[in-house]
Amino acid sequence: MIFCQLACLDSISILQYILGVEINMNYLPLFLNLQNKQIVIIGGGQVAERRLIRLLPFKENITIVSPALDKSLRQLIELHNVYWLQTTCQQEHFKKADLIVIATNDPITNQYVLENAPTSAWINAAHQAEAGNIHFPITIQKGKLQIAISTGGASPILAKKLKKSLEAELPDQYEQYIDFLFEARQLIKQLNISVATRKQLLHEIVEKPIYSKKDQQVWFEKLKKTNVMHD
Ligand SMILES: C[C@@]1(CC(=O)O)C2=NC(=C\c3[nH]c(c(CCC(=O)O)c3CC(=O)O)Cc3[nH]c(c(CC(=O)O)c3CCC(=O)O)/C=C3\N/C(=C\2)[C@@H](CCC(=O)O)[C@]3(C)CC(=O)O)/[C@H]1CCC(=O)O
Ligand SMILES: NC(=O)c1ccc[n+]([C@@H]2O[C@H](COP(=O)([O-])OP(=O)(O)OC[C@H]3O[C@@H](n4cnc5c(N)ncnc54)[C@H](O)[C@@H]3O)[C@@H](O)[C@H]2O)c1
Repeated sequence: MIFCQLACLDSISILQYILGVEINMNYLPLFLNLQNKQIVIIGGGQVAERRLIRLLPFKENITIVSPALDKSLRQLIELHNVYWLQTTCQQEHFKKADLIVIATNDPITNQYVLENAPTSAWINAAHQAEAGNIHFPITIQKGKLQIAISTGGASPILAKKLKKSLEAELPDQYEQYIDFLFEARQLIKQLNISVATRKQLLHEIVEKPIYSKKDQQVWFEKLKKTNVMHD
């Protein structure tokens, strides 16, 4: 009987039917500054730890709620002074949260948080991605360069594989080179030059990358000499 009903539906509708949640496949990739946002991570296992590592730049605003913590997570929170509430999760713990990570192994708690979270909160549901409204992509970071990859929950393993192959393609000096691009762009913006020349210079340093620090220095000196700077 169920098969008969499912046969008339497309794959998303079948998934919605099986999971009992509405699936919205529209996700917008963004880079967020979570300063001054309240972050609550519920659970103290491996997934909670993976999320904490990603959220560490905002560690002052993080609360972890869990009756127990894995050893490595405990070490991490001690090292970074992250606030831990050693208890099972209640609504009062997340009622003012802006970002909630649900990472417990207890289906009842997971469902309870989903049903009682503030409607304005961003929710990452580790047990069932579609039940939340944000996914954590896998990321590659080389200094100021960040690349985020998501398969929309189709295969975190593929995302990991793609990360490895992309990383292998990036030259070792990339982090330093990106810093050079940043400084060069700041300098070029201050120069008394035409818009066309500015554009040409900005393109040139990308099309003909200068990786060695020494050559970058030479490039800076040359540029400074040939132009009059604004004060
Ligand atoms: C990239 C990475 C970042 C991170 O987690 O930090 C990540 N998963 C990683 C690994 C991983 N995850 C899982 C396995 C076991 C194998 C497997 O089952 O496939 C492995 C492999 C491993 O551990 O190596 C199981 C799993 N994952 C999700 C569910 C629930 C569901 O599908 O609904 C379940 C089933 C849970 C269960 O049934 O128990 C969901 C999500 N996992 C996501 C990200 C988001 C989508 C990203 C995308 O589409 O690319 C999303 C949607 C959630 C989110 O937004 O948080 C991280 C990279 C590894 C690393 O960096 O080491
Ligand atoms: N998204 C992903 O990448 C991914 C990967 C693997 C597993 N998962 C899912 O994420 C969830 C967590 O996985 P894990 O490997 O970290 O599990 P885990 O078993 O290692 O940890 C679960 C944690 O939840 C805590 N907990 C249990 N009941 C709680 C409650 N009422 N309040 C607060 N904390 C409570 C436990 O103390 C424990 O620390 C599971 O549902 C699993 O299916 C997701």
